[in-house]
Amino acid sequence: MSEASAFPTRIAYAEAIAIVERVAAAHRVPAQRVALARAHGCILAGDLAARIPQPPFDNSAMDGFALRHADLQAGGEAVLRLVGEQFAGRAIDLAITAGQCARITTGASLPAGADTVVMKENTRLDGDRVFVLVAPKRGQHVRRAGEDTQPGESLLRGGEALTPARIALAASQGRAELEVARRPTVAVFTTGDELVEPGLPLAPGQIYNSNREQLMGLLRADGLEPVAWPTLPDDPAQVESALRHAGHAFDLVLTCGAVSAGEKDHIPALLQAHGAIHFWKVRMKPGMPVLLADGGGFGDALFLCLPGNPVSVLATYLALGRPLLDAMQGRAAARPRWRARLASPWHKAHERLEFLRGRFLSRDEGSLEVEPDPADGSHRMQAAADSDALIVLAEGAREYPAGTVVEVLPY
Ligand SMILES: Nc1nc2c(c(=O)[nH]1)N[C@H]1C(S)=C(S)[C@@H](COP(=O)(O)OP(=O)(O)OC[C@H]3O[C@@H](n4cnc5c(N)ncnc54)[C@H](O)[C@@H]3O)O[C@H]1N2
Ligand code: MOO
Repeated sequence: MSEASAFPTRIAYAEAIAIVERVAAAHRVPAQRVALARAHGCILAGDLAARIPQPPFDNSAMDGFALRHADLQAGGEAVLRLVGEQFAGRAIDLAITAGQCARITTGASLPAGADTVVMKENTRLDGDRVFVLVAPKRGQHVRRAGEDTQPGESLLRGGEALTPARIALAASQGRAELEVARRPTVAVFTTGDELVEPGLPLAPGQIYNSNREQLMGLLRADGLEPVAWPTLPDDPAQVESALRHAGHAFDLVLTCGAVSAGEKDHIPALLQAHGAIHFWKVRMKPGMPVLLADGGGFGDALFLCLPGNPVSVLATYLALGRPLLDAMQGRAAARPRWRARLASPWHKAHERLEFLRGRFLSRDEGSLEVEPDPADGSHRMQAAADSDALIVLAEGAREYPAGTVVEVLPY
């Protein structure tokens, strides 16, 4: 395929991200109502406000006795009469008056008249007399109605990812379902005549398919349920047929391999002929030959075609695939940008943006460092496996002294 193409090529990473966001906006998945149990990790479609106060009623934070603080002598022991019990569950019509107290458990509604709770360990019980040994402060161990949230207050914002804590917050409001972006459906293809599945014998010239499990794992870790297709041979007719099939059935088709300049790299030509390429080749290392296209004649799916080298797959998925899937789901709040200091100096042999592999070192004094792995080839899977982050080394700069603050993409 000629280099004088009708699509952007050899673009900067920032430009690729801008295109990814624009293209994803045209491929937003619809919203749907799902049960809370299915909402974990999903992107909330709209804002959510509180319907009830939280806590819904004044209640105890401790197992002990509900009392009137005015009955306690400053510093001294107090003796109160036990007049009833209020357990968590059904609020009974319990009230206490001067000199009285009621047994209470954590989460139980505070009896009328009581304003303070003394924990059980700070009391001694003798018949119906409760000796308060350590006086609580006024209002201590009482959780006031509405102190966490009031009806009408904002709970969650559309575009936020639903973490377990956010799902729990929605549950605490009695929400059984949430409106979330439907999870994009993703087809995963590996390509290449040299590939053999793990478990089968290896003939000369063959290698095991490691990208499929890597990609499936990355996607699953992001909450998707990808479908893996059998590996495609380097045969244009078979590649075309499979891509057309998947392009009509999925939201996103992720391929790896066959996207560079080789005689068997059929994917760019197929997508140029049948689809619409948004970009091919980004000035990044590894992963330069990555391609993004609309399916066109291959269906409504987006096609993100990653280079075949295993470390390129890791880098292009984290740097472009994940932002694409985030944007397709309308994720508004950007993922946090993490930074660390280089534990060792690094010399970059080229000008391109590099996603180098590195291992985190959490220092006692509170700083986070990252140790670059010198095995920087895009086939060096051992380095990727030994590492836990991609170190983002910007385009241009080449010398990075130890201690330089760099952005990192943990994986
Ligand atoms: N003349 C040029 N050659 C290459 C260029 C270039 O610009 N001009 N780019 C190089 C870069 S950078 C990369 S990255 C690779 C990308 O090549 P492809 O995307 O076409 O991928 P393949 O050639 O199919 O495979 C590359 C490499 O990865 C191995 N591979 C492929 N699939 C798997 C898999 N599922 N599991 C494990 N390993 C896999 C494959 O055997 C090759 O070794 O192109 C450079 N060449
Ligand atoms: O851009 Mo390639 O992924 O370095 O080998």
